[in-house]
Formats: sequence, structure tokens, C-alpha cells
Amino acid sequence: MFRFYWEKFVVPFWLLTAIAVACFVIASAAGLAAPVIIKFLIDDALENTDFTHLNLIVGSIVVLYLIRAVFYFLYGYNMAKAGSTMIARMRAAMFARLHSLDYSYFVNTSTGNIVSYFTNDLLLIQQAVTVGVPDLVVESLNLLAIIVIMVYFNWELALVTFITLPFIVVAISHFNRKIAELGGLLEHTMAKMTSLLHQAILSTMIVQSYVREDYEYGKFRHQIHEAAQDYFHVQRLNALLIPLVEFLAAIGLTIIIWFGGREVINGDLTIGGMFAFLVYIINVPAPVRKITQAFSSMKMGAVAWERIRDLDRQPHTVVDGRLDLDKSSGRVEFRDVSFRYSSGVDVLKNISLTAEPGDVIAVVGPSGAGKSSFANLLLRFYDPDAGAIYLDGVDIRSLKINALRHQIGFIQQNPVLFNASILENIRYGRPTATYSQVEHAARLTNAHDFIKELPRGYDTPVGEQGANLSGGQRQRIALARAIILEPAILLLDEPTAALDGHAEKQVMAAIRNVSQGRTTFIITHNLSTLLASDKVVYLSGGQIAERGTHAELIARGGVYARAVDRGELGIKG
Ligand SMILES: Nc1ncnc2c1ncn2[C@@H]1O[C@H](COP(=O)(O)OP(=O)(O)OP(=O)(O)O)[C@@H](O)[C@H]1O
Repeated sequence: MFRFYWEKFVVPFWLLTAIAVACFVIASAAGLAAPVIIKFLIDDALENTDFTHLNLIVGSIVVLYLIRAVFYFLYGYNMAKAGSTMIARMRAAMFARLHSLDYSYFVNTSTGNIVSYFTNDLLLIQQAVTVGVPDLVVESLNLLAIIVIMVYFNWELALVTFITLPFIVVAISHFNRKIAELGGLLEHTMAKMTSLLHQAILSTMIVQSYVREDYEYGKFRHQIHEAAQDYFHVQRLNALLIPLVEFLAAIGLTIIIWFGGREVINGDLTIGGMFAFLVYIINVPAPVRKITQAFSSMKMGAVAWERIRDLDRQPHTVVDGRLDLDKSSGRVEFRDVSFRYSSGVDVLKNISLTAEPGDVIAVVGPSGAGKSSFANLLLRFYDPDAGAIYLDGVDIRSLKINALRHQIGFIQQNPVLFNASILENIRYGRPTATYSQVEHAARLTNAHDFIKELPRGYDTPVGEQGANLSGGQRQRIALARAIILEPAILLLDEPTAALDGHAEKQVMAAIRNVSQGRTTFIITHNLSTLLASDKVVYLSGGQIAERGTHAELIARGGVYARAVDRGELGIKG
């Protein structure tokens, strides 16, 4: 646990933390000196009715507390600066790491978990470094100083007074351990709640259309109830802890009054000395409580860090290549490619296929045949288990992933648009594109006319997930976004499947425009596309069952023709 804080916090921010500790030592020394001055007040100034002495002592107390206030501020300032910089760096590194992870990680991990790394877990670490670590260091010093001063003043009284100290330590650590355990539960409940909330926001439309608001609310209410219970248990312990510690401290106080009183009566201790003792003992519970709280906060932070490190532990199955590729011709070859997801059977088996530059290849097949997996391999979201895919004769595993993906304009069934203007969405992959380049891309995809009609033209915000636009409009913007990169290859995964007849026609016209001169793989059920393709590849059970033009395949009367006949491929248009 300490290693984490040492490596991530103390070492990188050694100057800030050292200054902070120095400031604290000064502030603490000023605070601890006050009772000594009060002793002089009682024993000298009051005893001798010396007004000058009294004024001097009062003045010193004001100055001491001023010094304490200033240095406490400087201490808090430096700690906060180091803590917030550390968290900002961690957040940035985590975000960068997130985007470098294999696609399969996102398929297999719940979004709520990932969100919770960035929110709840980072918050726990933030609390640990900005409150826990400094408290542990400075309050330990504080406690040590109090003990040393008390022993120095009167070691016998100090020993008697400290009889209650072990009880205070045991009580506090017992309670804090329980609080930390419950805190862990609360953390878990909060992560589940974040996950539910995230899902609820994403699926509002489905929830409302299926009139399942009550059901969703019921699920959420259950989590709220659980979180409230956990929170209540934590607070109940906290509520019990403080009076208990205060009671134990009061016993310490009583001992001082009794034992110290006897010492004063016997003439072995001055009244001022006894008063100073009382002030110190009152100051003991706070550092003890803070030290044990700091321990549990640091423990929770270290556990959160372990959870976050899940991001670092993910293996890279898709390893980046070294070769750059400026402009591809668009010649793609699948050579004997087989692939399976981590668990399960081969979803693609011995796929061999060549696309010459400019070819339009339609990939068809029943649901589950492996069409999207075929696209995933070309984009290197996964790598084949056997065989290889070549671009311009180079194994794509040797290419830099970024260089490969720059050559491919990828369009999905439901395009993802960012909550920004149309302009920003179209030039997402090429932020330096000029307004006229954006407009040119939009004209090619038949999007310019409808964009011009919008109140703010290219500056119109598309809304969350592009909700301000129709499905066909979203798809044409996504096409413009792909085309502005001038990719050699277009990879279209059922681009019109979610559209009605009119929108489908508009998008298909746009696709015809932009596929000119580009190698195009289109997973489709659209008849006109099948008719216009150079080659139809019929996938079935992960294998290429047949290939040829649509007309050839129909004339052949094989599995493809029979599947079309039986309406199994859902071909329309
Ligand atoms: N991430 C995954 N992990 C495990 N299995 C998967 C994963 N994605 C897809 N599969 C399985 O791989 C097989 C092929 O899926 P794929 O999505 O490639 O089919 P498809 O032809 O595109 O289907 P559809 O037309 O329904 O979209 C299916 O059996 C599917 O269940």
C-alpha cells in the first residue's frame, strides 16, 4: 500500500510534498507552543500580577496562532496542488490507456465498471492522497510532539495520562476497520448504481416505448435503498465513534485532574503545568482519529488503484505493426483466414478472397454467418487465428494500425455521431479539413442540400447521438466523415438496414457516388447493390459457400440462389 503512494505521489511531487510537510511542522510547532505560553501566563503573569508580562503573553499567543494559520494554509495549498495534479495525470493516462485497449475489452466489460474507474475509484485515490497521506504524516508528527512535550514536562503524570491512550487507539482502529469494510460495500453499491444509471440513460427510448419505466425505477430504487442502507451503517458507526473517543479522553482528563491535582497540592507541579497538560490531552484524540482514518482511506485508495490497474493488465492481442502506408491502391487479399472469438468455435473458416482496386464486393449470408467478423478482421479489431490478410501485398499485421485504418472508410448500420456541429462531425478524422473540403464531402454523399436547409447550416449541432437528424441524414453525414479521409477502401456494414425505402435510396445513391475508384466491401441485403457488385460472396457457417456475380449465382441455382428463393437473406430493393 505504501509503495503505491510513495511511487505515485511522494516521489513525483517530492518538492510540493516536502514544502507542505515543512509548513505543517512550523504550523504544528506554533500550535503546540501555545499551551506552554499559557503555563507562563498562569504561573508567572497571573501569580505576580505583572501586566506587561500578561500583554506580552497575549501578544505572543496571537502571533503564534497567526503563524499557525498562515502555515496551515500553505501546507493545505501545496498538498491540494500535488494531489489534484496527480489525479489529473492519472486520469489522462487512464484515458489514453483506454483508447489503446483491444476492441474485445469493450465488448466484454460493462460500461458501468469502466465509468466507475474514472469516477468513484479515482475519487477514493484523490481523497487518500489529498487527505489520507498528509494526515498520516503530519498527525503522527503531531502526536509524537504532544507525547514528547508531556513526558518532558512531567513524565509520571504523562505515563498515568496515557493509560487511556491504548483504549482510544484500539477503539478507533476497530471502528475505522468496520467503517472501511462498509465503505467498500458502499463503493460496490455505488458502482452498480452508476452502471444502472448509465444503462437507463442509453436506453430511455426503449424503456419509454415498452412502458417499462416502473420496472426500471424498481431496479434503481432497490439500488438506492441498498446504497442508503450502506451509507446509514457507515454514518451510524461514525456517530458512535466520536462520543466514545470523547468519553475515553474525558477519563484521561479526569486522571490528570486527580493525579495532577495531587501533584499540585504536594507542590511537585505548578497550576500552569497542570493546565498545559489538560490542553495537550484534549488535543490527543483528534490526531489518533485522523491517523486511523488516514490508514483506512489509504487502504481504500490502494484497493481502488488495484481495480483501475485492470486497464494495465489487459493483454494486447492486437499488436501494432511498424510499417507506414501513405496511400494504398486498395488491393485486399484474405488468404486462408480462420478466426474464432476467445471462447467458442471458428466463426470464419479458411476464407480466401481477393479484391482488386476499385472492386465492389458484396458480402451476404444468413444471420450469424460471420459477416461482421469479416469486417472486424479487416479493421484489425481482432487478428485471424490462421491465415493472413494483405493490403497491397503486405500482411496488415505488419502495418501500423493507424496507417491501416486511415485507408478504410468504415460505416456501420447505426452510425455514431458526436454531440457537436455537423462540420465537426464530418471533419472528425481530419480536423484540419477546410470548410470547402467538408462541403465537397457532403456534396458527394448527397448531404449538402439538407444541411443547407438547416437553420445553422454546417454549424447545426446534431444532438446527443445525432438525435436531431433522421436516420438517413445521420448515415450520409457518417459517409461524408469517412470520405473526407479519401480512403482507398470502403467498408460498409449493412449501411441501409436501419432505413426505410426513401432514406435507403438516398443513402445508396450516396454510396454509389463515393465508391467510385475505391475498393468497396459492402455487407448488404439490398438487391440493387447486389446487382451492381463485381462479386457477391456468400458466407454461410463462417465459410465462403459460393462466389460470383448475382446473376451468375442465380443462374447456377446453388445454395445462394436457393437462399434467395426461400427469402432467407431478406434481400429487398
Ligand atoms: N464478441 C463476440 N464474442 C463471441 N462471439 C461472437 C462475438 N461477436 C460475434 N460472435 C459470434 O460470431 C458469430 C458470427 O457473428 P457475426 O456478427 O460476424 O455474424 P453476422 O453474419 O454479421 O450476423 P448478423 O447478420 O446477424 O449481424 C455468431 O455466432 C456470433 O454469435
